[in-house]
Amino acid sequence: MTVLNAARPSTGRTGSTVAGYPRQGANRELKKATEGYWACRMGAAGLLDTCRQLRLSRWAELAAAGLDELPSNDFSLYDHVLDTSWLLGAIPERHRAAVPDVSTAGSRLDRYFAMARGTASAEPLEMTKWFDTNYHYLVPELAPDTVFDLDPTKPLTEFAEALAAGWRTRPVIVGPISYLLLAKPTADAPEGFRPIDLLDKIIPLYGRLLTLLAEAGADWVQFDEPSLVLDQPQKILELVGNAYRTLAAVEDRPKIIIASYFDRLGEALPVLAGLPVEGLAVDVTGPAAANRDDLVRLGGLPGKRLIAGVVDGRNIWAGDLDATLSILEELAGLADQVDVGTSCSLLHVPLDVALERDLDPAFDGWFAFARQKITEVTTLRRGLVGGRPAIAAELSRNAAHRTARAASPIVGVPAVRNRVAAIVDDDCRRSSGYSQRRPAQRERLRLPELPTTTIGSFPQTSALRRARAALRRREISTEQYDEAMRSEIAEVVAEQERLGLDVLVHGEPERNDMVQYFAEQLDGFLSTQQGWVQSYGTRYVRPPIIVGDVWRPAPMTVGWATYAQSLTDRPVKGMLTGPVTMLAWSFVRDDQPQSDTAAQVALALRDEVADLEAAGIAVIQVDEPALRETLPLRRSGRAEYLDWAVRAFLLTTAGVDDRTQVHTHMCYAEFGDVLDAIIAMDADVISLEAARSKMAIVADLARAGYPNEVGPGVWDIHSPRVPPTEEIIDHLRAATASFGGRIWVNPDCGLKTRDYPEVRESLANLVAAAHEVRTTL
Ligand SMILES: Nc1nc2c(c(=O)[nH]1)N[C@@H](CNc1ccc(C(=O)N[C@@H](CCC(=O)N[C@@H](CCC(=O)N[C@@H](CCC(=O)O)C(=O)O)C(=O)O)C(=O)O)cc1)CN2
Ligand code: MET
Ligand SMILES: [Zn+2]
Repeated sequence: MTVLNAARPSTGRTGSTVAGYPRQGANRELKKATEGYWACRMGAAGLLDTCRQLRLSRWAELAAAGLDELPSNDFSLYDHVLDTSWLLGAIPERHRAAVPDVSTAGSRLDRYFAMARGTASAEPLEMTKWFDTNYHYLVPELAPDTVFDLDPTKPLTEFAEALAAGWRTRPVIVGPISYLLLAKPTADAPEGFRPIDLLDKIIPLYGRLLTLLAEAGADWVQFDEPSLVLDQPQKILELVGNAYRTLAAVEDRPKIIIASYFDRLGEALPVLAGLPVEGLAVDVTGPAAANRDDLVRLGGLPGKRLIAGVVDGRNIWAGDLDATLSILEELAGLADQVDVGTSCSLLHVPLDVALERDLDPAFDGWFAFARQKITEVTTLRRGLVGGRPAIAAELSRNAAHRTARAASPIVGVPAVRNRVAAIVDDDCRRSSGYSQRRPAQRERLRLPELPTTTIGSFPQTSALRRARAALRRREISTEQYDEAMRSEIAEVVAEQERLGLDVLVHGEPERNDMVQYFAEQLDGFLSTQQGWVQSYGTRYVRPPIIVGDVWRPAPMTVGWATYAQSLTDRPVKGMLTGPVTMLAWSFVRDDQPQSDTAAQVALALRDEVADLEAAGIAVIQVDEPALRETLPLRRSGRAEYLDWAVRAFLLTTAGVDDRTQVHTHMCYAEFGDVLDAIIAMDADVISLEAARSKMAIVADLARAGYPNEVGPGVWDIHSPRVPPTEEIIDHLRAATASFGGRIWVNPDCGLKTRDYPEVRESLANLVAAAHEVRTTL
């Protein structure tokens, strides 16, 4: 029986859909096939066939779950922005030259992967974070003379594939405005050129694509324009209007829906609402919740379709179905057709909570991974059409689970709460200023000028991963595993002594991941076995879940650090992941402010810092690579975020003695927005990504008056290329020109993804370069 909601009847049609779905398959088939292809264990036909099977099974799954409309072209072999560059023919000359003949499917794959990963002769495209997520996209490189040339094969093939199997999908394409705003000028582009200047050149290609998709049978096309949630100048909003009015004028085209996500549209919303396109997909969760009121204030989207992004695609918490239904009821009257959807692609969450075999039944109903979110979407659609009675069972189950979660003893641990409440400002301040700490540390550490060091990890060899897998399967004992790790640490220490590095590391062999490793040892965090989320290309992470109050039952790193220190007279750096990064790369609880969660994590880490110090570790690094990435997208939210983020870092580190040297590390460029925060963090030494931007950050820091020491990365570890000694010397000369003797010599980031031969050679060059520049300081 269908019961219509009498209070707020939906005025039109109501459907359900999703903005995008995880690509990798339940067993990471995509990763295995792609890496198999790279290693020549699989041919092109095999890889392409695996991809086709994955796509077909995704659609089958989504259709079986009851979605009314399925997306296509949300699948990618590597990255959807790279796919868009390919679509538009924006392929740099060096990658064309690296793979000149693309007459076969295999050679087309090779050119595509050349762009993603580089070749011996051609650097890859730069990789950078996709908005404030932990997903990386490949940055398009554009110049005024870039020649675009449409290759619609991928979206057309995928559309046809699905249609043949019985599904008329909605192709999802990165929109023209966001594509250009996400791009960067080529190295030799003239000063002042901006990729967005090329808008008029690419719009005809998008227009042609619309025609082709219509001919193929597409009813709807989705253009993703997430860049419109950033603070955009009026000029860009005008370009949005021009671009989409042109596309809307294409004859015999599919209907267009423009999607945005991750934050509120603000001033872009009325612009989009006024366009002659047929629909908008709008995120109404998290920081984008304000879009709800904005839509109401605007008077809705009369005559249009609205995909209401009510199911959060960024987090793994089972939603509050009742509250979400109320939101949908409020939105239902605002457009001609209101569909229930996800806030963004489900790419950012793991596939299926049911794959977690060891999950404690106490967590039943707490989580929704991608598959469970699809069920939320279809349930909510039934609720919207049929009213609450139509989903009464689901509503009551959901409410019971939420009550159980709120009452769980792990979400409120009195000792943790009391300790957070007792934090005072002095806990977040070193006892002396840097000018007093510096001589105390120099006296203790007796390092040469321009000391050399690395960022922490050494190559994660397959032997290390195999040992961990064997331990998990209980094929080896904990003692055997620990022994394997100790022998790796001994090798890594010996290697660094041979190379002549000054401050050593233990190499992090025992860590499956720099966040998951700590999460597994901290109470309040839950780790997953199968919760893989794509980070870039074939690399995945398993973000832990912060389920409750966080505390540290026992020291986490002290044993490994002191073992490494026992092997050498040189200082060994203790190595921790900082509180902001622990949050950024986890799924964070949604029932208290992030600042409270950060303080709990910081206190746990503060104890670890104290234990390392007490064990004689004189240098302690607290990594915060994600500090920049989780900066709110809109400027209005930034001050508050930076305030708690810096405070959490200080709470972690500020308890140490003057003679203990605190390092931090950040590896994603664009530090411009966080310079003041970096200064406020007051680490004795900060190592940063700098090689790709040719040390520009060092001058920026000097201009900002950064008073402490800096280790600008002189070797870009994202590529297998060995940096020549001369090049490192040039980098160091540039750095010392603005920072004198307060420079450290180190790579850009950890070496875990690199191989030993290139690591040895590169570090030897790095040490040689430091020696050379020391003599002329
Ligand atoms: N959380 C997080 N986010 C981050 C970074 C980061 O380091 N951590 N760095 C940046 C992104 N960089 C990244 C760099 C490398 C990998 C990466 O190498 N991921 C590995 C998995 C790492 C891992 O969890 N390893 C585990 C499990 C490995 C595994 O797959 N084991 C096999 C068996 C192992 C074998 O036989 O080889 C299995 O379970 O089936 C371990 O070492 O124990 C992969 O995709 O392959 C990910 C992100 C930004 N975001
Ligand atoms: N200490 C870590 C490492 O060396 C820092 C990585 S930042 C992504 O791998
Ligand atoms: Zn790093």
